[in-house]
Amino acid sequence: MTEPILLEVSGLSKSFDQVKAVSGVSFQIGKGQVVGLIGANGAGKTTTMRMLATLELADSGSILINGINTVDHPHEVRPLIGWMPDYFHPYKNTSVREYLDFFARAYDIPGSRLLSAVNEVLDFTELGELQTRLINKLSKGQTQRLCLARALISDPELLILDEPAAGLDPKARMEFKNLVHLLKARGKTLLISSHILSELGEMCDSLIFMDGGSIVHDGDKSSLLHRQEETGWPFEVKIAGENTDLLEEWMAIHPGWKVRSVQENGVTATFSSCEPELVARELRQLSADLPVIEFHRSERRLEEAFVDILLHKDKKPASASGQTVSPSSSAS
Ligand SMILES: Nc1ncnc2c1ncn2[C@@H]1O[C@H](COP(=O)(O)OP(=O)(O)OP(=O)(O)O)[C@@H](O)[C@H]1O
Repeated sequence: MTEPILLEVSGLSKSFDQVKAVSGVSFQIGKGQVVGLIGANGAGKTTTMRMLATLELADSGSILINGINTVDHPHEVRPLIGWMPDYFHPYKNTSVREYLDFFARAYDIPGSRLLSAVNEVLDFTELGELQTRLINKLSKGQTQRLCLARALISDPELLILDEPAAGLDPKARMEFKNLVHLLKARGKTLLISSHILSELGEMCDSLIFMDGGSIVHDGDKSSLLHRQEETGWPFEVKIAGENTDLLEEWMAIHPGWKVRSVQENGVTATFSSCEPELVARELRQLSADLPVIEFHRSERRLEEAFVDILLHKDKKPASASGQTVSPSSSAS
């Protein structure tokens, strides 16, 4: 990581009675980075984020923001953090402006800056025209923008956004992505959670995958794709005619091939090696034996990468390129 570190999490754990919600989680985020936190329901994302936001105490481990320990100095770190929860309580009889004004005062923003602080976030989130509307009358997308405006009111360095795009329609998602790009351009650091991988893939510099309270992968998109290559490259192969039996039979007797799915006149298969020479040799052999009309490496989706990681995590400790953290090593 070339950027100075803004957030440093070491060996974070948290249990609720018998439930180990977060177990030995360690990661770092550099200043100005946008990082996605991905995991299925119950993976431990919200609990991790709530600890980062000083709303929950960890059983063990430490969190440093700008080098400041969040447990020892919560009052110093809180102004550095903007927190957007996944659940929002829409107060009754409160307008958009009143709501933001309330939070600005809660953050102790001085009277001389109060008006401009509220106006700036209204402007940034394009809620200016709705400033007199009651917040329980806002649409889902508008509510999410209000929640983001609230997180931005103290002009924090680190934004922790829990499922910010959940329930948004495609247009609102696009608007939200644009806001993330704008915040990054302003030098903000963002940690954004989601259980929808494709949503985060496009806007994040790196991705942290959680499963069962632990980190199973931490790295950029290319390290994720590199990791997939350990299990071979996926290909789509098509032959003339509609009979795919020949193709399946051919792959069954040629070592290294595994058919994943069968389509009309073709299959999607993986070949166990990524060595270009070996792949070229297989292609020559396949073309010599069958009427191949199409053969190309298919782009794997991030969702598939995630599933692959989960399938392989118990077989082999994650350790690619020093960026992948195994559950046990992350506890150190
Ligand atoms: N206050 C709590 N009391 C008891 N158990 C809790 C509490 N908060 C979280 N848990 C449990 O801890 C585990 C992790 O929950 P968490 O909300 O952190 O996951 P998540 O990844 O954010 O899930 P989701 O995507 O569904 O929001 C779950 O098993 C959950 O039931």
